[in-house]
Amino acid sequence: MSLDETRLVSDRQAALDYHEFPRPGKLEIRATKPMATGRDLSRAYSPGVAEACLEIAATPADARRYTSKGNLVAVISNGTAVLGLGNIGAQASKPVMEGKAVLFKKFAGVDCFDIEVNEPDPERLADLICRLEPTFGAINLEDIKAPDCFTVERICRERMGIPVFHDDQHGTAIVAAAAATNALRIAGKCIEDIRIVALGAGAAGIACLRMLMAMGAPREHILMLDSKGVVHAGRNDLTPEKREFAQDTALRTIEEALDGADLFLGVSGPGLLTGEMVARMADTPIVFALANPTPEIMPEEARCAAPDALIATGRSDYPNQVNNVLCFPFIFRGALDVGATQINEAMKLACVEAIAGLARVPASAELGAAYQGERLAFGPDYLIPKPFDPRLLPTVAVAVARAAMESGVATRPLDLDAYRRGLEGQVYRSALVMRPVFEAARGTARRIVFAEGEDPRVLRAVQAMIEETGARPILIGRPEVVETRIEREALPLRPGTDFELVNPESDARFRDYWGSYFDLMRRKGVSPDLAKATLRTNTTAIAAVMVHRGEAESLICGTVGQYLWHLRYLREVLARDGLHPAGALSLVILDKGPLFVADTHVHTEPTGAQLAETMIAAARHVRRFGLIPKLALCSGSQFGNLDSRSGRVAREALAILDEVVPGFEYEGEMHTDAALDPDLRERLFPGGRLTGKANVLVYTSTDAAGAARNLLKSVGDGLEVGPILMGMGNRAHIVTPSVTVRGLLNMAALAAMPVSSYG
Ligand SMILES: NC(=O)C1=CN([C@@H]2O[C@H](COP(=O)(O)OP(=O)(O)OC[C@H]3O[C@@H](n4cnc5c(N)ncnc54)[C@H](OP(=O)(O)O)[C@@H]3O)[C@@H](O)[C@H]2O)C=CC1
Ligand SMILES: CC(=O)C(=O)O
Ligand SMILES: [Mg+2]
Repeated sequence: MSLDETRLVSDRQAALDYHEFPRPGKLEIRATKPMATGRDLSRAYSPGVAEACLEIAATPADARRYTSKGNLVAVISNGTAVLGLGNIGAQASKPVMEGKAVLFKKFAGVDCFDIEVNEPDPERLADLICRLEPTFGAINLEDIKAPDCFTVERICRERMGIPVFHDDQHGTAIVAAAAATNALRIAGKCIEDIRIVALGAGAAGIACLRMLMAMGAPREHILMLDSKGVVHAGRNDLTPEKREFAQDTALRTIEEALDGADLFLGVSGPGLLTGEMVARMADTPIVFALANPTPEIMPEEARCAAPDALIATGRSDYPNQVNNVLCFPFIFRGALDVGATQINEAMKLACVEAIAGLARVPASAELGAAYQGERLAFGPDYLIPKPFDPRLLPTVAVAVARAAMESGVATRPLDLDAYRRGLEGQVYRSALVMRPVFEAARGTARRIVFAEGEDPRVLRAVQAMIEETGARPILIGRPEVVETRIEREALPLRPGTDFELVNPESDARFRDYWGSYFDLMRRKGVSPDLAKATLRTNTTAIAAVMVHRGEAESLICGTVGQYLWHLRYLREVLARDGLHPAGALSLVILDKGPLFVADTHVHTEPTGAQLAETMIAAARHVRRFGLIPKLALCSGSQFGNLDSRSGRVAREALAILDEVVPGFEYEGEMHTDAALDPDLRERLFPGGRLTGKANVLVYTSTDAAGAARNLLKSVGDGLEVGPILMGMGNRAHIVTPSVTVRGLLNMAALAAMPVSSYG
């Protein structure tokens, strides 16, 4: 067996194993309500369930209120045109329908039942689907062959009061139209002028061409082919949909049709296009070979025939995946959320514009991380966003919701700004919690210096920071390295315009910087030579000196190296005029909400006074997130039961706070479970002054706080914002080497907050 054959066999087996193990299929159903007690049982089922039934019987629209209907879509197929595999039957289509259901859920939080029906007759199939309306909020028809799909969709749309959307028609048409819009821009051609050849006159082919016409393509510039060749006026075997595109032409074959064509649209079957055919097309031909799983032509062959071709396929293993997955999760999300009664032309066109537009703006931080090593800059290999682009959900769903509202099909109009924020909160878990911080940071124009300016994560974060805050970045790094990495990451950043660059090897200000450092450190054993050496080799020291000299308002360092190493230089330069490190606070965002942990890094084994200071600082910081601080002092000792170091310092801190009366809730010392479980705490220590669950856990050593933070991140799947360095007047923050681009962006937003709101 050749290497390629071996790889094929192993890929095939891997795909089968994926479906079979650890349990068959790709889906399960989960309950969303507790079912642990007899009381739960009597509410979920008889007798309590009757109350919900009666409400719905009286007001049918309340089905959305008391059942999952409002977020439930049926993915329905009869298996007559499954991918490009043909009529393989309903049962064999189930993996595709389960797959669609998974994508609905993962990309847009939409719940789905996949329904495979043994019903080849379109009218009977439509009748069956219409009778499912009580169960679902919307219907996604899938892989039903043409022309039956047109009949099924028409009947369902006429009879049902919920959106019915045949994805192979409209989802494909939307995504292909978005990609065509961008490809034409790059090729410098206008849709009104180009010649289009479509191979495939089925569900996808007809809908794609109708969409291109809605965007301005003249019908007489389009040639359509089916399995019998060119669809021309002399044929008497045409369905009404094909007849719509029949031309009065002498051309009969695909070769003849492609002579001088600008756009090939393949939605037919595998391997039907050859390199010779592509070579007959116009300059900069657009070749969309969208048949799944094997396209009409493999990209390598098309590229070989026309090196400047703009090529797309339906597959994820090549650039430009033109696949309806870029559309269906998001168009249904928007339609369901505004209670749309249908998905109309305005909603589809809004979707085209939203998807096409996303490819033309710089990729987000998360996307860069998800597709590392790929160039995500608008161009021949990036005509269309990637399916994992987190911007798709908020951008497309909001565009669809707006179009539904404006075109009068929304029964539950929304505040679209709030809607967008909610969706952003779903994709960027930190977005909701961080919103008050980003809002305070906007327009402050604070200058933030990044000590490790050559790190690609920093470059991506800086790009996002320019877009999302008013802050002005300064990078410390060698210009040639920074520029090469900007180019490699395909970022539109321009040194000098978008950010200031400080070259640690030769900056005109070097003399001033080491001089400042020497002045600060001369009585702490630092000689001029040592000051020069430090400022030549240590970018954290340079950043700190810049903040000290007023050339920047805040700094961020720590993407490499140890926390305490960085802290040493920040202390030396910036801990003056009453500022000193008061602890490090980590915010960990969990599914159940945010939880803060302190002190994770600064005081290895704090005294009682240091702990009390950390707690006061932590409470102040928590308020900046719009939250009410509730602090628990956590220890192995519980309400005075151990004479350990930890118990003693916790009690000392408590006594200090009692004297200060700091104006927030605190209690201690206690085990972590008592901090988080008010009932347990009440049993152990009735009448304590902490109410409810603590949201700030303060530990008596960085060992314990660090362990709690790491467990929340790794086992609790928490997303960290921080560590936030407290006590330094928001003049410096030290991240940790595991920081992500989003993590750096969050820290940049914190650093950009004005000192007034920083408190
Ligand atoms: N990338 C994407 O997002 C999507 C891709 N697709 C792909 O598009 C293809 C078609 O899907 P769909 O429209 O749903 O299926 P249909 O069954 O509705 O249509 C198939 C069309 O292809 C034509 N065809 C079949 N064989 C040939 C051939 N040898 N030469 C010329 N035309 C041929 C058929 O011709 P005839 O009318 O004479 O039978 C028919 O018009 C599939 O491969 C599917 O995977 C579909 C949806 C989305
Ligand atoms: C992607 C899709 O829906 C198809 O190929 O049928
Ligand atoms: Mg399909």
